[in-house]
Amino acid sequence: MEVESFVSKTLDLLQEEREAEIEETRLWQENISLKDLQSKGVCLLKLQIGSQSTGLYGRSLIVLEPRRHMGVSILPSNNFGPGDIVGVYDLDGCKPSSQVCTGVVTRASQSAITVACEDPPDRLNLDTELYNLLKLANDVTYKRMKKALTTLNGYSSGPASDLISVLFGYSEPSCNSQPSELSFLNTGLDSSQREAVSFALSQREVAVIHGPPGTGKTTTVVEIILQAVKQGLKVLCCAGSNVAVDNLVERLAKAKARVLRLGHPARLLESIQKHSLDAVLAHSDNASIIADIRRDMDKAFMGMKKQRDKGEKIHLKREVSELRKELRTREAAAITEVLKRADVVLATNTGANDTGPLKSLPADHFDWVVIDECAQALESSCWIPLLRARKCILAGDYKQLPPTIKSQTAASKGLSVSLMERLVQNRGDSVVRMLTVQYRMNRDIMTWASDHMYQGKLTAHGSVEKHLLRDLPGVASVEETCTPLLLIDTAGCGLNETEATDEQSKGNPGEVDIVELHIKALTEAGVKSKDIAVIAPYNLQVDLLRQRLSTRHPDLEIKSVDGFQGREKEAVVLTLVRSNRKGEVGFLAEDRRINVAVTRARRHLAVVCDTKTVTTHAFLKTLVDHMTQHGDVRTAFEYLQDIVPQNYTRDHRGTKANCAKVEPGNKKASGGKGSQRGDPQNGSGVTLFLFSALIATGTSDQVERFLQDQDQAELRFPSTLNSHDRLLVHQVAEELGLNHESQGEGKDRFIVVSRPPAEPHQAREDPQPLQPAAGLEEERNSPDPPGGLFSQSAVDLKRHQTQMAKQAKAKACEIVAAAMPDDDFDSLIAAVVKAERVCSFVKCKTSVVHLGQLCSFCNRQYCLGHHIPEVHGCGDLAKANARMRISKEGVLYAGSGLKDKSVDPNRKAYLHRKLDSRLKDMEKQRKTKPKEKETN
Ligand SMILES: Nc1ncnc2c1ncn2[C@@H]1O[C@H](COP(=O)(O)OP(=O)(O)OP(=O)(O)O)[C@@H](O)[C@H]1O
Ligand SMILES: [Zn+2]
Ligand SMILES: [Zn+2]
Repeated sequence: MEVESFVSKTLDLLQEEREAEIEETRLWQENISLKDLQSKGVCLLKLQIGSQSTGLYGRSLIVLEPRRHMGVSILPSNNFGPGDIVGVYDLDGCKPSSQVCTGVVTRASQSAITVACEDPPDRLNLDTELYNLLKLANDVTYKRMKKALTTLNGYSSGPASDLISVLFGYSEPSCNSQPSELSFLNTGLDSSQREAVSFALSQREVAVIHGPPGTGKTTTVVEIILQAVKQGLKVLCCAGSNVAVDNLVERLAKAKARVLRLGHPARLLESIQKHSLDAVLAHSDNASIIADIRRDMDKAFMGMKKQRDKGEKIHLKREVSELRKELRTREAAAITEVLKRADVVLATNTGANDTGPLKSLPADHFDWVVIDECAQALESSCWIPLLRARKCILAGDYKQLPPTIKSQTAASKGLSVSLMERLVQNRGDSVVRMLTVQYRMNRDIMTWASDHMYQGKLTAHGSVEKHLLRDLPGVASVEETCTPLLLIDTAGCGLNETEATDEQSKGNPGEVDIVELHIKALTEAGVKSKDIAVIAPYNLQVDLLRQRLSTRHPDLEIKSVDGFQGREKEAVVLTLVRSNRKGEVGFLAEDRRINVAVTRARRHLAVVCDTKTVTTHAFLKTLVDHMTQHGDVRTAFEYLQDIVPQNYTRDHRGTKANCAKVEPGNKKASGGKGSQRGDPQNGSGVTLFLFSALIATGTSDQVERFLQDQDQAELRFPSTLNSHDRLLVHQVAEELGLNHESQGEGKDRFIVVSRPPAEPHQAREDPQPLQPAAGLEEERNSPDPPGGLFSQSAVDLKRHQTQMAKQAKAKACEIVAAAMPDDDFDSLIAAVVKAERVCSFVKCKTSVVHLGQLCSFCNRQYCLGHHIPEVHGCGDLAKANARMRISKEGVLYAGSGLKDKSVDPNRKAYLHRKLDSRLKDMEKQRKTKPKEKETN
């Protein structure tokens, strides 16, 4: 691409982006919805001032925290970070009139944001007032980028001529004649790192270091810089973010390089501040002279104020202005001297502009410019430092997330393409060296990323290849700590995402439940919560997770994927949130986002997701497939028994208590309970559907035999079943009232289904509370019905059930016979599933997916209008039950008890008719189909 067309196109796109940003700010200021802004992470509402103090260089440091009396001390998920320019507003909103002050974020934790203000505000009230905090668009950055682009366009001669020519394809990259044998300062470098270093040294104009996650990119960049310093070269080293720059300062300073860090000291890490220009200046030889001049100036000022004589006054004024001139030259000289003495000058890309300290250096002062995290920066921002270089070294990973851009159109027209990505596209391998040994992930975690993002080129270093959580000190060997990959599949469990209009605000409370249980398992095994990260792609989910987990685990980091780029943790729990029937995955469809999320994990990656939804996306499918093949797979069913097969809005024994018992890993608890859940072989529509689907998994004979032969005590399913089939087995067993438990470890895990110990009629005489609240309410108000009703219905029911059981088996076989060879099997299943998603009251079509109640007598879901037993036909059973309890124990029970699977015969008959007609339809279709084909 020509420089000219690049510059004009990029200027347009920047303008577009700037307008999008201004528009966004305008919306904020018009206060359209601060709540929405908060959910986008750019605004924090109703904060109180935790403390106010004077920080470095006389700046006022304000710590903003959530309101204490709210009980939570955790901030909502947000995108505030060190270096951000922010406005503090009073609660009138975020209008200019209500702005209290502006400042720079110096620290951002989960519980507080620290802001350094230039204009110490007197208006701040520490005790009672609340404030809003808003990220401000900062047009300084734009101005600098535009200026750099304009300079690039008119660049005719200067140090960067050759470099520009190569980066825009006017000339080919060249390299120096082979230098003498390199002696590496860091002797521990692996061969790909050594290759990258010597390549970078020998290239004349440009070298790209592609560093996939954990491959020691910084280690390599540091070695390159130190080698340059050894050769007596001057290096300007930049990155997009302050954090990345500080990281390099730290590493280079440790290696005893003479470093100087430019930038607003408030934005620098504390440990870095001693390397800042301000701090170095304060300790330079010129410092005392400058201080003397300042003192003289102060004295002259004082004199001016006191002096009455006009002539004297003019004289003093002249003196002050001379002193000021002297001060300026002295300061500039001091800065230049400090800058020249440094071997490596470090700044953010935009901090390397030539209106700042760098203006006092000659244009060709630097030999090399190194840009780290180049793939996360706008190319325009890279041109600010690049114009000063003869040669550049770009390091980064363009397979991770690109720079964040507000304007969708600007992004789609190419503004988000980084210089690194553009170069790799245009020049390919000729300018790139890739680091291929990674020092972070267990091999099983790495392989997926390697295969699908890095052409299979990565290998795991021996020190991490097999490392697991259980190898950490104090961590016990349990199933969760011995597996690098764990997929917890919520498919078919009805754990839907929340409906929301905004793409950013998606949540999934069911996945939050599962994450909580998994965190519990990990921490109980001894994994420290500071070693665990919970990552979600959506801010809303991050908030739900924080509300649930942060109080108990203050050290647990819960962040969005974007907020975790560049970081790592021993264990990562990833919730993908999306679960919907349409198979929509929204912005999970950005492959690089998933790559970043997965590759944060060192020893353990757990993914909680609805495989049915997410595998509609080909790339996500590769992850699910990889985890299924190489990791442990569980279904959400094993965590939350009570939500299967759908969300039960009311569980009679309390979901929470169950969750605690049904700990993953403790499989004894997870079986067994089904046995108390009512009568075996109850032939509901769901059972038929599941049963037939199960037969489709190829275990039909066994299941058939087991169901018919009462003497066969248990049925074992092979460990080869995939997660979906395993879910089916659990569901079917549950529906049939059979015990079901997972046995064995890891990949050898299999399910054993067995009959519960026979205890006929016991359930009804069970002394446990059995009565749902609604029925009880009714009972109190109704007159005593004639005695004996209860036992009568029990007998009826028993008879009915036996009959149903027979029908169920016959029907299942029929379904299979009819459906198996036909692709319409799916549509039958869909029909039955649909039947189960609406209220079970005969004519009612209300959905019960989100709001519904389970009747404990007929075990069906009803809408809120039909869930009371009396309304849909279970009234007699409910009364009988209540009476029995009361007469037996003489107490009224609160609404809780066992789930009872007796059947509403009307509903059953209805569903069977429905199935029958479905089957007939299908048969017809099958017969007519071939004909259709012929006629076509
Ligand atoms: N040659 C090596 N031998 C042993 N360990 C190494 C080597 N190179 C890097 N590491 C280790 O790998 C980890 C990451 O290295 P480093 O900090 O250089 O990479 P980074 O740039 O921060 O990460 P990334 O490569 O993910 O961008 C560090 O713990 C470092 O000690
Ligand atoms: Zn209804
Ligand atoms: Zn009922």
